[in-house]
Amino acid sequence: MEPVSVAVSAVLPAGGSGERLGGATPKQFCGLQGRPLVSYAVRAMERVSWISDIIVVVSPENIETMKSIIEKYGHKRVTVVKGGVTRHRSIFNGLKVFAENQSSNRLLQKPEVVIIHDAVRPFVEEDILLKVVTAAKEHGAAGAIRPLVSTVIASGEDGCLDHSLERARYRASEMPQAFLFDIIYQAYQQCTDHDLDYGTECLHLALKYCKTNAKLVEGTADLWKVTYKRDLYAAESIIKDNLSQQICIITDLKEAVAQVGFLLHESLKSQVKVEAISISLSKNDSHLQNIFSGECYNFLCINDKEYATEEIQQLVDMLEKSNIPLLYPIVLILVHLSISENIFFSIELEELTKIKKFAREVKKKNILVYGLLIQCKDHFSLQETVNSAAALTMALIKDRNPELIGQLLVA
Ligand SMILES: Nc1ccn([C@@H]2O[C@H](COP(=O)(O)OP(=O)(O)OP(=O)(O)O)[C@@H](O)[C@H]2O)c(=O)n1
Ligand SMILES: O=C(CO)[C@H](O)[C@H](O)COP(=O)(O)O
Repeated sequence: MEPVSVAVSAVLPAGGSGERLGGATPKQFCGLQGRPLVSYAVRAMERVSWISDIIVVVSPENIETMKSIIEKYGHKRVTVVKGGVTRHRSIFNGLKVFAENQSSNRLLQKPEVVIIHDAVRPFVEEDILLKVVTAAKEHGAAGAIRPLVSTVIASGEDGCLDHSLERARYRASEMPQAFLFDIIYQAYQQCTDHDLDYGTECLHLALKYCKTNAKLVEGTADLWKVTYKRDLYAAESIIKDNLSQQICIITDLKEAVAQVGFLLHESLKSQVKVEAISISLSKNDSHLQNIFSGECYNFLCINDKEYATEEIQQLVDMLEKSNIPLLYPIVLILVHLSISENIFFSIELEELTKIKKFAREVKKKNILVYGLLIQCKDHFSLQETVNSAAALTMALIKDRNPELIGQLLVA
């Protein structure tokens, strides 16, 4: 990605009450896979190295909540600012930390370009941020747009259709938006109370008060704003889908284990990217470390021991050190191999109890452990059983159901 040659900071308004979504918790603090929505937007900004300061604007009663989220998820470069009664007033407060000395916040270095992005739009990528920043540098203001889903119509006083707009000519204004700082700050300074209380469009303020015609940049579909309850469900599904794109299969070098690992790899690879490694975990394999630093949130550990406590504990320790489970729950499937007719029934109960206890313990570290038994009478039925194991694996990593941890599924 092109380096950014200007100083850029971001303001994330997160001071609303989420009336349209309903419920006691404002939507920006609702948990998605255990983590508040606002933390996803903060993370999206934080991983962009060229964004200096990230200002999160929250209502006065949520300042402590926001600070504890920053602490818990290790967010960096974030300043929390007190919001106002409307979105525009919150954004204005956020901008002020770059321009005015305030008793509650220290004055921060004024950026040349400022990004404004709703804290309830969690899937913003570096690519679109770069596009709006580059366009803002050239045009003074820029914002992401999307095609309209429905036609916009106006009703008359009698409640009947007055006129309708030609859909193809209009666009939905989304976020992120970016501005030369001086332009948007001057615009806010000139705003009337009516603008601040009823306005919904920052690009419009730049046009109205600074004669700046924003450049409009086509955005991706997942820039939409979480507004209604169904949007929370959609966001959670997108997160789960992103998390289930890759799996790492860990086997030891024993022949039977490696064979099942290979067959599982073959069976899974049409649905998901598979990394397969044969290792002794105690060697702290560097390949595994690379996988941790990549974007893998699912691990399948195949073993033919009754319960490979030490190996699994090592893997958990390594995962914990990697910091991945801080931001997303990890799925760890312990596959137990039994290629004989009798063993299953003799180990079942003991195995179940151990896995359950272990799963409960590591859930505190945001690691979801499931057991999967591949039981096979003979080598002829192995392929069929492996296919069933692959299907169960996919269901577990897609669903990431915390209630099912510690259960031993039988392929
Ligand atoms: N006084 C306000 C109102 C809104 N926002 C923020 O502006 C963004 C977009 O606004 P919207 O979706 O309207 O959020 P809410 O106002 O919370 O929702 P609702 O209108 O349903 O109450 C959200 O991140 C919201 O927290 C803000 O910072 N300060
Ligand atoms: O999409 C936007 C364009 O600036 C804003 O996020 C939107 O207008 C906010 O409005 P509301 O707070 O009423 O949802």
